[in-house]
Amino acid sequence: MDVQGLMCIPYWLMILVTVVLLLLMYTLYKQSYFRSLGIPGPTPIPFLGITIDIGKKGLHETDLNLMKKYGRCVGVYLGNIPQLLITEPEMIKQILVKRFHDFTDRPHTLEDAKFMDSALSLASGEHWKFLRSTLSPAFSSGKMRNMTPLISRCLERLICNGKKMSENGKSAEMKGLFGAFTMDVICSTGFGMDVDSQSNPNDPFVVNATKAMTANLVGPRVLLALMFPDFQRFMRGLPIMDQSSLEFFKEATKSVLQERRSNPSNNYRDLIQLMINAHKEQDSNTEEHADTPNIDSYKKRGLTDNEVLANAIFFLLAAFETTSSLLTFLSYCLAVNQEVQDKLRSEISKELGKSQPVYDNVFKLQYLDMVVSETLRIYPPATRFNREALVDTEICGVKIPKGLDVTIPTYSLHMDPEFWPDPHKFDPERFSPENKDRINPFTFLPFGAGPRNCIGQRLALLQAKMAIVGMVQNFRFQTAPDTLIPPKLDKGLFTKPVDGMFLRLEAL
Ligand code: HEM
Repeated sequence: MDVQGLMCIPYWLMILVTVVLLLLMYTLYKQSYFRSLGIPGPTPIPFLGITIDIGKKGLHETDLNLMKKYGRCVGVYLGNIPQLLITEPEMIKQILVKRFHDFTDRPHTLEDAKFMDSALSLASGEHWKFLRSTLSPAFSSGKMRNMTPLISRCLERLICNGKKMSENGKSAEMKGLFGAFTMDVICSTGFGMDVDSQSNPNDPFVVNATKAMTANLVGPRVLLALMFPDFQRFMRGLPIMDQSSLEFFKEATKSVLQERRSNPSNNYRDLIQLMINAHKEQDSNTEEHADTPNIDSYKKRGLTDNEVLANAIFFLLAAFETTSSLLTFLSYCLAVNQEVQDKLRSEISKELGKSQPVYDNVFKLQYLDMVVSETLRIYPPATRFNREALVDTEICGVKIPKGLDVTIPTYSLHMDPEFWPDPHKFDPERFSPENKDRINPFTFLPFGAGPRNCIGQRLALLQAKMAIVGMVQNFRFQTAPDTLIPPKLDKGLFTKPVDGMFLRLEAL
């Protein structure tokens, strides 16, 4: 092209410049969101927002720095997606509990395979209400009590494994040890499967769960979705979760379903049986129910095959990473705080002696509860969780437009020195009966809060408490030359140690 006869600009260059300008306008428009609302936050990098910081420092440190610099209500961009980070307890209470009807759903920041939309955590509106009310009875205290013998069997193997590891005097890797235990518990309490991943570190359940939880989260597919959130629906064909592991779990769940249907007389007490019982044959393959807008039509039906599958898989993945991390950090905190470990051992031997931990006794151990709570405060397994504003609204004077992703950065909340003096210090006394009443419940949220909190909380605590009691009865956790103090945390959404956690187990 001849511009005023002065120079010749090739068409391809003109097109390139136009595309770059349009893209720049797109990102500048997207990233002007909080400026117009008057909400403080860091100047975003075009297209990337705070993702470079997260890549360099990790989510924990990035969130903490943001809170320190901008306060308890910060506007950030994950790529081009605006997120409001809130660590103000009164605002959190309004969002999670008081004004729940305006914040019922989770934002679909990353749209994955359509099949997973039926998982409780990702479902929206009436569909979520239907799933939550159908699945909640499976997690009642009565059902958990019934699951105790299944957990006890896995605990026996954990102790056996620990004994083998203690024999050579070398350090043992705790994430692997507790990861395998957690997987055995999920397989038996969830699917009635007797998987012995503790004896087989390459067990396909553990390998695939690890793969599914770490897959592609820093890959180009995720980056593209964060940069162009308006075009996500066109990217659904490109999955985020590792497809081979998803297929593995689908097939495993399907074969359990088939077996249960062909052998209906067996009296199973696991989660999948409870889901099957909530399943009505006539609806089993009608996926369009998922879009039915009316709660009354949900009342008339049970769970579809798709819903049973998606939720079984999600429970397995949600439970694996979180519960094994809690146990890993519990063992670490006990190893570096021997006086706490001694006090816990005294409580256990006074209340239980050498008898097996079960549902009715572990929940009575007061000091154990304090130790578990303090571990969850310093190392919350889920670094963040979020909600979506369903209407234009205002909370504590902050304007929140419809569609905004409202994120609670749990780690930053738990590290706020105003609520938790000397926040890095491991001090279970913060949760003693005298001190507990002084804690604002919206400053301690390892399992979230309100009607959409963690449905598996009771199962996670039962399993973690039984495991730690069994381990403390049989071993002393000790640091070793290769124990990293403090541990280096993974940069992602789950709080876990990078490259494992090495401790010495001394058999008692
Ligand atoms: C220490 C272990 C665990 C921790 C720290 C944890 C943490 C969380 C958190 C923070 C949330 C979000 C809550 C909210 O938005 O208010 C959540 C949701 C959820 N968790 Fe857990 N979790 C754990 C174990 C489990 C287990 C064992 C299961 C299932 C067997 C499970 C299943 C779920 C599900 C299905 C949701 C979504 C609930 C909904 O949207 O209605 N979690 N969890």
